[in-house]
Amino acid sequence: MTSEHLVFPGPQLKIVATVSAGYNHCNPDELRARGVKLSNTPEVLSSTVAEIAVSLMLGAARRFTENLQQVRSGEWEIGFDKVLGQDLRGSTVGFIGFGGIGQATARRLAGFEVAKLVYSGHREKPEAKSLGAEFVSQDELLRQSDFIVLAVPLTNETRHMINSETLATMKKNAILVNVGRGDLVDQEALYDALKSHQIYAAGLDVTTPEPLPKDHKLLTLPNIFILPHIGSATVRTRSDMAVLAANNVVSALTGKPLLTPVHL
Ligand SMILES: O=CC(=O)O
Repeated sequence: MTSEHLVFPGPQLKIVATVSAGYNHCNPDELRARGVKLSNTPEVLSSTVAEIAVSLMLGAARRFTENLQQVRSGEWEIGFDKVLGQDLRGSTVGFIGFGGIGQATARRLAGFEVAKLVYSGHREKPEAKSLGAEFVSQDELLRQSDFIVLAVPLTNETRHMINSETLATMKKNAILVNVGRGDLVDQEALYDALKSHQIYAAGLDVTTPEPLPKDHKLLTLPNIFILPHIGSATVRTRSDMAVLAANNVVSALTGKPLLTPVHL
């Protein structure tokens, strides 16, 4: 949903409690101007989204799209060198954004024998040390990483942060994973980079638009693995998110501090 679709009911509106971590769809500027509170549901979803981030890394690296297609069509390639993928083992994984979701993903990679974890962002994160993740510039991250995981909010600063220029900086075997928002990526540029094998593959849980039309050209590519924005979609996590959002509403209506406020 874009902000043009929002309808403001009137001065009785006290709070918008979005059942999501991201709040780019909530028109924060307008809420601030109207003195309406905003809450989101961070942290309760981090591990569940992290599971999807790891799934996308594996799905793209091990070429699930092509392999599933072979199973469905009954045309399996038989042979020693068929549909070869890439390992997480020994790789460098770079996180653009190392908040709750990035860190939860790094924790889940502990058993995969990853060689190096790096992250970029506005500042170093104290939690990174215990995860063995090194703070680097975004440019360095793009140049070094075999896997690049986007886990940042969508803002004016991050919109299209992955574009023809940043894609050109990546390694030829790079695998781009996006669990943030579709608009972090210039999809035209991504299409070109995947089509020409400038990078190896991509795994996306988020696209622009959503749903992605079934004839969208990204879906013609064998080296992309796309999920329909299911990052936090488990029974347990959606339930935790709903309860947290409801408690934020109760807090707002009873004059208590919000549990997870978005500072507007
Ligand atoms: O995309 C989902 C969220 O922001 O929680």
